[in-house]
Amino acid sequence: MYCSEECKAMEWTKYHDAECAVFPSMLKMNFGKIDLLSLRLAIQAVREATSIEELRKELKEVDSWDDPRTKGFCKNGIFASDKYRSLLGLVTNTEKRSVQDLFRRSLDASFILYFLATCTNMFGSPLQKDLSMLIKNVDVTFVGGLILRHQQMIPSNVHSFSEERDLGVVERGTAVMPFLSLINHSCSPNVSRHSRSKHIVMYAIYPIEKGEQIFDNYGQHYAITPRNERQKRLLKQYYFECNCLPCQEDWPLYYNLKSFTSLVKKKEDEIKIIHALQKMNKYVDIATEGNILDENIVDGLLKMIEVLYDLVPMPCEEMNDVVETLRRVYDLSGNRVEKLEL
Ligand SMILES: C[S@@+](CC[C@H](N)C(=O)[O-])C[C@H]1O[C@@H](n2cnc3c(N)ncnc32)[C@H](O)[C@@H]1O
Repeated sequence: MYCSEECKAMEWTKYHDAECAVFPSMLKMNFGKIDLLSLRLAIQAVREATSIEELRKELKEVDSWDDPRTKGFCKNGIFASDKYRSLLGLVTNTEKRSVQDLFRRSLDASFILYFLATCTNMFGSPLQKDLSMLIKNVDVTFVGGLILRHQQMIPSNVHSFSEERDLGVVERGTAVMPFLSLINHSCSPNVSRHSRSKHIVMYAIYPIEKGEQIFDNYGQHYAITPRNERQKRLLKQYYFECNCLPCQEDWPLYYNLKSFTSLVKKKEDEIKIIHALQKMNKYVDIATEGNILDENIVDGLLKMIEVLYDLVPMPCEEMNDVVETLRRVYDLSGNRVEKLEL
């Protein structure tokens, strides 16, 4: 479904003319979002490069790049989030995957490739449904390799788009945004991502010093999920053992977090914090009701974070409350669908 005729026409020439011929067979076989997106990216990649030959050269260049920090960057030194080349620099975790995982993805990629080669003009004209011929076609096997690469890159890198509906959150889709995919995870992140109509905004939620690493959160937050569970999930989807501070020190869940009143040693600091948090209850009420007309709310919450950050060791109950209220305000300032009054 498209939001407008203009959007439909644009997407048709970019990839949908080809994927539209393949999706019905894939959906019949219960292929999921990752597979559909893997195919779409392969079609876009070939079209962006103008030919399979050009794409082959680009892939070779990126894969033989010797500095992992700039893999996928353009030759002018820019990491262009809207260019397919940037995707080629993203991690696939291939070497950490099990044989079963790789076997299943290879099988899926082969089916997708078969439909693409035999039902579309991707390789000039629809090719014969003859596997012994298809396997000898180097262009076909090259595009199959790309689909397989996407199937491994997507689960470790893509982001979902969401929308506020009344007081809940509804997921609206998935997008590959290479720049955001460069950011590692922490169970206590220092930035927060929020969907807007055509992009995602990333806000700093704690003071970040020059040279300090930016950390996102991959859905496993220290205050919500116990350490063992977080580590298990991160290892399963992202193939790493999390070594962030909350994991090292096994920070407590939300209901066991200590208040600043028991964490701060000096009376004068306690007074400064009480003073800084004066409007907190008002801000929590505003964020809960979803009516964020108070234009000072963001600045007010950021100021509270600064004071707590300077005076209280983490983890701290009030810091968590302020950050979560700020995140809620940022969510509410984005895509929002209000319930229709009947
Ligand atoms: C979205 S990418 C992040 C950027 C990636 N590190 C890179 O170099 O392109 C996700 C992958 O980064 C690695 N990663 C992310 N956070 C990590 C962390 N805290 N410790 C170790 N590896 C991490 C894992 O391999 C994970 O699958």
